[in-house]
Amino acid sequence: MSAPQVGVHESRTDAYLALLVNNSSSDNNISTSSRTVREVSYQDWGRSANFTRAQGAERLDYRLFVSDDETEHPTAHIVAQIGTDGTEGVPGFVHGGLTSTLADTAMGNLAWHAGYKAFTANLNVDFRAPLSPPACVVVDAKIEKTEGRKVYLSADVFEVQEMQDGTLARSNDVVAEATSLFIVMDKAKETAVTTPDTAPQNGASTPRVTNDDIRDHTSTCVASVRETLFSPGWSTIEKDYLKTVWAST
Ligand SMILES: CCCCCCCC(=O)SCCNC(=O)CCNC(=O)[C@H](O)C(C)(C)COP(=O)(O)OP(=O)(O)OC[C@H]1O[C@@H](n2cnc3c(N)ncnc32)[C@H](O)[C@@H]1OP(=O)(O)O
Repeated sequence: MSAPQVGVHESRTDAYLALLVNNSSSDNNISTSSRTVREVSYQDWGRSANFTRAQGAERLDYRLFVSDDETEHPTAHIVAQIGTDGTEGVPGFVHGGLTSTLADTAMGNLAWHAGYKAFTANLNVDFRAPLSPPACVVVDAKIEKTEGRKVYLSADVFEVQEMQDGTLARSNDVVAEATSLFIVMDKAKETAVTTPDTAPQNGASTPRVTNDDIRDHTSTCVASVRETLFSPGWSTIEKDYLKTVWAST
């Protein structure tokens, strides 16, 4: 498969997004004749204190897309920026748990957006190639099959690389391959589970994060990112990517 090429006149973010469908539009929805994906804001999850969003953009930042097609098996896609701040496991290499988390996040969000209120029961990850921070990756997730309350999913993680001519391309070599089993919440037990949809307004034993908190946190992240944009260690790709992403917030 030849790597998709994107024009140098496009912003880096558009270029990353173009990798998803090899075509980009001016808004955050991307369409081709065969596929449409739309961006999912993490604020869609309301008061969820999302673990992956609490890292700080210098560590992990990503944008999530799900297909809007009325197909039986929709897809989800993550375009992620992995920074240099505390992302390593083996020195010099991205911790496998972070890669696994991205795969789990893509598959979990896909399950929920496909209508399955499900939890990860089992997650398998084959790490195929080491990843060095800072890195940019794309994650493609899909639903393989469903059986009753069981939802089987898979996700592939690829690195995004800058070519010599400045264009971006998805590496042909997969960084990690994940499969998972999600179990839809048992109706009988569902009321006992606090989810973003069902979280009680009052009486929760643990204080919940509000949308205002999230907005404040986002502002802090934006400020923090702006401060670090020109610090050593960031390649042009990451700087441009973050500048573009956060300029729109
Ligand atoms: C919204 C965005 C999401 C982002 C991604 C984040 C996803 C997550 O991190 S979720 C958090 C991590 N996961 C968890 O905390 C889940 C913890 N585990 C649990 O709560 C429970 O074990 C749970 C809900 C998965 C299943 O429990 P329960 O509803 O009682 O299912 P149970 O009745 O035992 O089993 C149902 C079926 O699934 C099977 N099953 C359950 N667990 C597993 C497993 N780990 N492996 C294989 N099969 C399993 C059972 O064998 C059973 O099969 P069958 O019907 O054929 O007999």
